[in-house]
Amino acid sequence: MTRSPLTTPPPGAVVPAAHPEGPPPGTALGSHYGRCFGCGTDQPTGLHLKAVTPDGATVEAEFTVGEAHQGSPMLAHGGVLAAAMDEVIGMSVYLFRKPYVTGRLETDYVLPVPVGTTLHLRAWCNGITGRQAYLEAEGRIGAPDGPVAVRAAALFIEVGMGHFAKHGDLSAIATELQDYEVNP
Ligand SMILES: CCCCCCCCCCCCCCCC(=O)SCCNC(=O)CCNC(=O)[C@H](O)C(C)(C)COP(=O)(O)OP(=O)(O)OC[C@H]1O[C@@H](n2cnc3c(N)ncnc32)[C@H](O)[C@@H]1OP(=O)(O)O
Repeated sequence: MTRSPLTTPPPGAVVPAAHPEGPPPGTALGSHYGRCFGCGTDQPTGLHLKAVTPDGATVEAEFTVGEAHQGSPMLAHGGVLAAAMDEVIGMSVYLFRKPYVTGRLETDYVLPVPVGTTLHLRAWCNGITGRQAYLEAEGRIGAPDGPVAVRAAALFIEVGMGHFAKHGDLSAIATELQDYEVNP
């Protein structure tokens, strides 16, 4: 992965263990918000990512590139692929039970991805220090050990719940997310 210093964990960053109250290995993660472009089942042109955590600390997901996701004829749009990486990375840091948002997302596009392809995504954390989480993901064509088509590195920033209350609609998410204390 080609990455900048901004997404490289500094010395002293710690890779967290699975949260003791997090989902057990093998749990399907479902959607955090029905209208989410990445995972929402109520978002018709969304990515409809289906994710599972194999170990409580990383995420594996499948994304099938659809007709609505094209950039050039019958090939996936790069921004859509970046969105898939953002989503799976967001799901992985969410396992640590704190709200984070994407601060920076870097993407390497390695292979073209035709419509109809199922990308097998995997995301993991390379370290956390303070409010900064350093994460990585890859997308492989057709199988978990298929050829790598996309790689991403990201810096996520921990925010309080007030972030969502101030800038968005916390109550809409809170009705679906039972795990969070919703008072900002
Ligand atoms: C209610 C439900 C909740 C839970 C829900 C669960 C969801 C579970 C599934 C998730 C799946 C979704 C996955 C998609 C996730 C998105 O797509 S999130 C949406 C896209 N991102 C955004 O909208 C973020 C917009 N940006 C911001 O709000 C603000 O810039 C931020 C990121 C909160 C930072 O602002 P701030 O809190 O004022 O912090 P600030 O002091 O500026 O920065 C803190 C530190 O981070 C560094 N930093 C901040 N931004 C950057 C940057 N871009 N580059 C480099 N360094 C940076 C600063 O330099 C600073 O470093 P230090 O000085 O401490 O060393």
